[in-house]
Amino acid sequence: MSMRSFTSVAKRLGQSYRPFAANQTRLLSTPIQNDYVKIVEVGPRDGLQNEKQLIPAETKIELIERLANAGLPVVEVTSFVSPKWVPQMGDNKQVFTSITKRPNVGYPVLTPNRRGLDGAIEVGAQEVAMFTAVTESFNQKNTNCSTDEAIRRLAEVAQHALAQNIKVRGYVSCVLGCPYEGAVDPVKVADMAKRLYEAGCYEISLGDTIGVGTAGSTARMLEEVLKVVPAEALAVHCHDTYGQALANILKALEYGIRVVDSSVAGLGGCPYAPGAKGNVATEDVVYMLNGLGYKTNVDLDQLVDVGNWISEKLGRETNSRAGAALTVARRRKASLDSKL
Ligand SMILES: CC(C)(COP(=O)([O-])OP(=O)([O-])OC[C@H]1O[C@@H](n2cnc3c(N)ncnc32)[C@H](O)[C@@H]1OP(=O)([O-])[O-])[C@@H](O)C(=O)NCCC(=O)NCCSC(=O)C[C@@](C)(O)CC(=O)[O-]
Repeated sequence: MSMRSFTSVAKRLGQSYRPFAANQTRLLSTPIQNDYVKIVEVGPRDGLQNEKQLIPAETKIELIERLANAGLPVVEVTSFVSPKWVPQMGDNKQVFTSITKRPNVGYPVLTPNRRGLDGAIEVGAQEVAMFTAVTESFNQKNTNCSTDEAIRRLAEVAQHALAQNIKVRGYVSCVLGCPYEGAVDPVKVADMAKRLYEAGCYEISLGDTIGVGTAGSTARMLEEVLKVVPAEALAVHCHDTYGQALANILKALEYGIRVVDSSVAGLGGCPYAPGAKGNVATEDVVYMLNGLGYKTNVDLDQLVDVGNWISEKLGRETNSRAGAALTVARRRKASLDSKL
């Protein structure tokens, strides 16, 4: 799609397309210029896709509804990928069609190819997310194709989706390291992000798939990406394998990025990224953003309940530090109150 036709499609969808000005200053002098941060909750998809035991569709449906009720503006519902590759997402149609959808909440679904897009259209999805990695090996493992083929598919899916007024989000995986190839050149990340932007993605989520990034490498990567894609069109998607996710998100905020992907209770991992831990916990992100004075419209108390609820369903402790600490603090307060 040409840049002109992309611009007109973006306008039709009510999305803003602003050409990047090379002399624009990206590093903000004060941390809060725009004080709203949009959180994209990816727990039901990225969080659950790696679970070995099949989770009942009813649990997924309740999880999505609870997250929306807690104020999350976007909840990624499921993926329309091959059930042979990711069996956990095999109930995608049932889950998507059963959730009660709130009017101001976005419910994107992941689609790797035309077949996935057709499935998403069939159930009435209004937003799809496409994905590709910076590295050749990860694309081969994740989608069984070369990077060139992944981009070709992606452009085809984007074109068809946009033609039907379906919003398109893009993921770039392995932006700070690849499980098969190691260190990743920020220039290559920028090139991939630009390709997704040009393909019509209104937002590009930069995925530290294996959670190896630091604030330093995040800054170096963003310096390159921001030369070709505006901050308004970027999101960060941090896994917390090395405990660096919050620091990396803080760095992204400094660079003007105001969209953060996270997963309730820190659920997650990627089936094609061995050793990768879950996404940064949504509770931890909201706790940090509250402390910085950003607005998210998320009710942290309610979110902590959701994190505890899904952790119990999965038979494990929450991976959210803030969630665990707030739960202990609540119990302590309840016990003190009962003695009064
Ligand atoms: C991409 C494919 C489908 C290619 O898979 P393939 O085997 O190369 O494709 P194929 O076209 O030869 O199809 C094989 C079979 O799958 C079927 N098929 C084909 N497409 C679909 C579809 N959309 N939905 C349902 N079924 C499908 C197709 O019909 C066929 O069925 P068969 O004839 O054998 O019975 C496969 O590799 C796949 O599904 N991979 C899964 C990728 C995935 O879900 N990875 C995890 C998500 S990415 C991620 O987590 C990273 C992210 C986004 O979170 C960001 C980050 O952290 O970095």
